[in-house]
Amino acid sequence: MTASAHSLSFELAPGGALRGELRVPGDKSISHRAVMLAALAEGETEIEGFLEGADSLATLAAFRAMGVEAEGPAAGRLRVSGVGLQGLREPQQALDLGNSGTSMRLLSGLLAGQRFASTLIGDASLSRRPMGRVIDPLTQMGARIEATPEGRSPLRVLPAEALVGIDYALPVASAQVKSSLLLAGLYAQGETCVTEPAPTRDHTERMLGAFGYPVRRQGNRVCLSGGGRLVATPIRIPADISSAAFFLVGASIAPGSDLTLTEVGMNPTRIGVVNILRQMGADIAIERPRELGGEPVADLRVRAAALHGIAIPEDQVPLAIDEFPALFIAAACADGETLLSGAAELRVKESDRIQVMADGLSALGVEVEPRADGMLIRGIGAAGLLGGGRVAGHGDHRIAMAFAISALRATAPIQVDDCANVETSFPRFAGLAAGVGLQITERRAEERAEERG
Ligand SMILES: O=C(O)C1=C[C@@H](OP(=O)(O)O)[C@@H](O)[C@H](O)C1
Ligand SMILES: C=C(OP(=O)(O)O)C(=O)O
Repeated sequence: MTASAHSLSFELAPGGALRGELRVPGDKSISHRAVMLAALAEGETEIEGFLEGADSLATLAAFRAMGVEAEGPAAGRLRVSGVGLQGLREPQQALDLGNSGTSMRLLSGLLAGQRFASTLIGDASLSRRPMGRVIDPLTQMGARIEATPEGRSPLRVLPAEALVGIDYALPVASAQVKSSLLLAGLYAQGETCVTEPAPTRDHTERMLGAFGYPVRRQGNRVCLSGGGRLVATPIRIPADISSAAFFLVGASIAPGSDLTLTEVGMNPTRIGVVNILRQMGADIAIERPRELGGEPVADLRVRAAALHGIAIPEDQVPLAIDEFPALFIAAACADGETLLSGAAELRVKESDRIQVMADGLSALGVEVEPRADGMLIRGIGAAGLLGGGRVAGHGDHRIAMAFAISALRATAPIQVDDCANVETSFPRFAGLAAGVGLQITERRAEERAEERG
């Protein structure tokens, strides 16, 4: 990241309420998969509701670099001309996947089956994240992938003699690893099966089905056979529940709030945040449940409520894995203690989300005990208020947005630094949030310096 990218801060005035209606941008996980499968399909795929965030745009750029033509995106519309499973071309340069773990892990599997070599690189955060979790099982399938001695990127994916299907039990509940193996499985001889220790997001399986590729599921085991074909199909992408999560929490903790989030993806493998907030006493009504492009969606009406602490059920952890920064803010504003365990994965996301949330919450006066696999948070209670001050965003989009909404219950202004990566999953966050009542201003370091001088 450049020095100026580090300099974006959010400045938040304390208090306020969230009111009105909002459609947050398209689902990031589904946007990645839509580009990948559309590129490998035969025919033209029209995508609507595509997330124009840096992560999904990095995936799109990678396919363009491999000869895939695409028109857009404009206003969430993207038209991809599929090249078929064997039609990708060798990229002339390393594929730069920026901040996006999903792009790197899913592409590793997909590229393992190609007849050409490719190199995958990312930013400083992505270069710290573990890739052994995909390299090990892909190697068992016959893939040839070189990484650093620590199993990190840059990755060099070399053409394999042949891939063969494996029957793999995931050691961690990870949709990225599952998806990586299924994408390699498209190119493998025989059957590739993945068994997950707990359900994780199933967008890859659903979308393969939509593109006409047979996928078999039995309980927590999912299998496909190589050698089939994908046929272009229109894709409509719901609003991202992971982006909606900040508003679900914000409206719950800010007295006087009444906010409706429209067309939110409600895939059962993604709704841990709604389940957990409701268990804490949140008032979330699920309105107009319906289907959009093979995924369940609904409008979520959320009104302020007195939250209470809970022991978060461990089976909800994979279903809310990206929502814990927001959920920690809910816990901080709740009555009593909230305990999260079984969530060690949070330490290897874009930042160590346990430690950086613990540091930021402490700075706002909340008592927390970070643990190896979670955190204990002593909430300030329905009548309590958070302090103000300066919090580090650590270049992690979800940390920055979580602390932005915390200001709704603060006594003094909050400044969140290093927020530029909010762009990866939620372009125009500040403007949309301001439109429903968050008192947020974006500032670059240069602007602050000018104001002071
Ligand atoms: O498959 C996906 O789209 C994702 C899976 C999750 O990662 P893990 O598979 O590492 O849990 C999640 O944290 C990430 O934001 C998106
Ligand atoms: C963990 C995340 O994404 P990724 O793994 O794709 O970087 C996220 O969006 O919270």
